[in-house]
Amino acid sequence: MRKIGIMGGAFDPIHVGHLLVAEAARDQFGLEEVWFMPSHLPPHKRQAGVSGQMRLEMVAEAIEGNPAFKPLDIELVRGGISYTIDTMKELKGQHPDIEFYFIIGADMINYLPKWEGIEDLVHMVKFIGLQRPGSMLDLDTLPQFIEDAVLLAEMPLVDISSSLIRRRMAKGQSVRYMVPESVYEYMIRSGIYAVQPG
Ligand SMILES: Nc1ncnc2c1ncn2[C@@H]1O[C@H](COP(=O)(O)OP(=O)(O)OP(=O)(O)O)[C@@H](O)[C@H]1O
Ligand SMILES: O=C(O)c1ccc[n+]([C@@H]2O[C@H](COP(=O)([O-])O)[C@@H](O)[C@H]2O)c1
Repeated sequence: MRKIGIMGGAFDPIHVGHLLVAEAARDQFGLEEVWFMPSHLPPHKRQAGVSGQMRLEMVAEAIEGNPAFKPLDIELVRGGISYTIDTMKELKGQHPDIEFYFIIGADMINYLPKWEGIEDLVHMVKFIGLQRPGSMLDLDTLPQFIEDAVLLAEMPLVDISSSLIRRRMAKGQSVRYMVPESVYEYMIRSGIYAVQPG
């Protein structure tokens, strides 16, 4: 069986935290590839302010040149609310030879009990969880059937989020090196997240 990681998120915009999370999971669990999958409408969050097409383009810019990282537009193509269970059913139908690992930060691990169809989802994927500043992981608080489906990976804590990038961009503060250079250039060129005049 091939082992593939899925890194799902709004990516509004993608930042170095996402890339470090994906690389830590790839390295520590011997994943052949990680597929970066922007959500269409996130189940538990505000809708992204930027179109799916632009979020996907920034993802493609960020992972360009790394043959182990690929963009995946399956949720943007499907539309609607991006429930992971629907996506995994589709992906497993398309790739019966692949074992999928869904990669998530601690904030999302703590939310797993509220995920759509979690009782079935735990039989379709393993989760790889990483610590994240501000939401420390406490696996003991999770129901046993979820805890059994979570593997832990380690990486240096990185206190960077997409909301931090958007806030800083809107105030004209530097976000250089918080995102890959190509994403930085994309944001400046397209004017997204910038202060809107008037
Ligand atoms: N700095 C980080 N450390 C660990 N995990 C992270 C980090 N940033 C994002 N993640 C994880 O990446 C996934 C996708 O995150 P998402 O695209 O929603 O970015 P975000 O930075 O959390 O966005 P926002 O600030 O808009 O809520 C989630 O599983 C999230 O937990
Ligand atoms: O399926 C669900 O119920 C569900 C609930 C919360 C989050 N997710 C997925 O988890 C990934 C990270 O979510 P977010 O909100 O941090 O962007 C993204 O791919 C979401 O679609 C999925």
